[in-house]
Amino acid sequence: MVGQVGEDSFGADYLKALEREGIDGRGVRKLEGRKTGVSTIIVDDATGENRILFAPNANYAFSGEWTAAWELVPGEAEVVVFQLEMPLGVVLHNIRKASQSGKHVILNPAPAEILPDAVYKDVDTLILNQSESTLLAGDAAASHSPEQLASHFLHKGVKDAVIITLGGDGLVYATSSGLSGRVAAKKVKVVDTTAAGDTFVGGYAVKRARDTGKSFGYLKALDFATLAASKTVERQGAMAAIPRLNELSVN
Ligand SMILES: Nc1ncnc2c1ncn2[C@@H]1O[C@H](COP(=O)(O)OP(=O)(O)OP(=O)(O)O)[C@@H](O)[C@H]1O
Repeated sequence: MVGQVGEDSFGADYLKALEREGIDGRGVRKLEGRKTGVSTIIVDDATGENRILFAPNANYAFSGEWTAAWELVPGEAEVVVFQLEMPLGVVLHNIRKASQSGKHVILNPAPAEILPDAVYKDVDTLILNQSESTLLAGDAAASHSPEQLASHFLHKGVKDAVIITLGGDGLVYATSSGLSGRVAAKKVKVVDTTAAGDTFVGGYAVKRARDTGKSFGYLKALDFATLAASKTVERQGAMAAIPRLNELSVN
């Protein structure tokens, strides 16, 4: 885990939570005089759908110099997941570095913002939800189905796979090797969809990192990530709702 927290109790609690979960938090810096990023999450009682009001605070506190100089990606990582909760320049710089050093780059462009076309050729797997896919595709999105949008990002240069998640409708995917299709969501009792997308990305990244060479299969990885996300929507909360590996019966 790489990022920045402030000196407040949110930051201290966050670092403790990482430790408790056995997550390596050495890449998380504590910034003097800053506040930790916080989100207010509103969940609809009837549908479990959420809206998030997000204040990045310390995660956005990079000076111009750091943008170019701070290498975020640990050498031993094989699969690296990027989101957009840091300034775009920092993320793009580190995506390029990670790609150049042969790591499998997964980009989950959330919260969404317009990206330069040049980034896609450094991304192995692009995972995004429907609204992110329409925002990033811009004019191309107007007449495109999710399937066509997935191909659109492959044409832009994504190296391995594009996965567009569709909430309760599951996902569509397309790969550079010519595979494509849909995977249905699990039918579960939805309590709170917060962190469904993050759990999906985490599940897919776990499969990408663990199943190397011929043991990796797209459908196996998509099924695993879908199962993981379904556990999260059955529970309230964000971090607290994410399942552990031993709760997921496929492996
Ligand atoms: N209502 C639901 N029922 C079952 N599974 C769901 C539901 N909503 C989401 N999921 C699962 O989670 C995956 C990701 O969901 P979604 O497309 O909503 O991502 P997201 O918008 O990034 O999520 P969030 O922002 O809420 O974390 C879906 O592909 C699906 O497998």
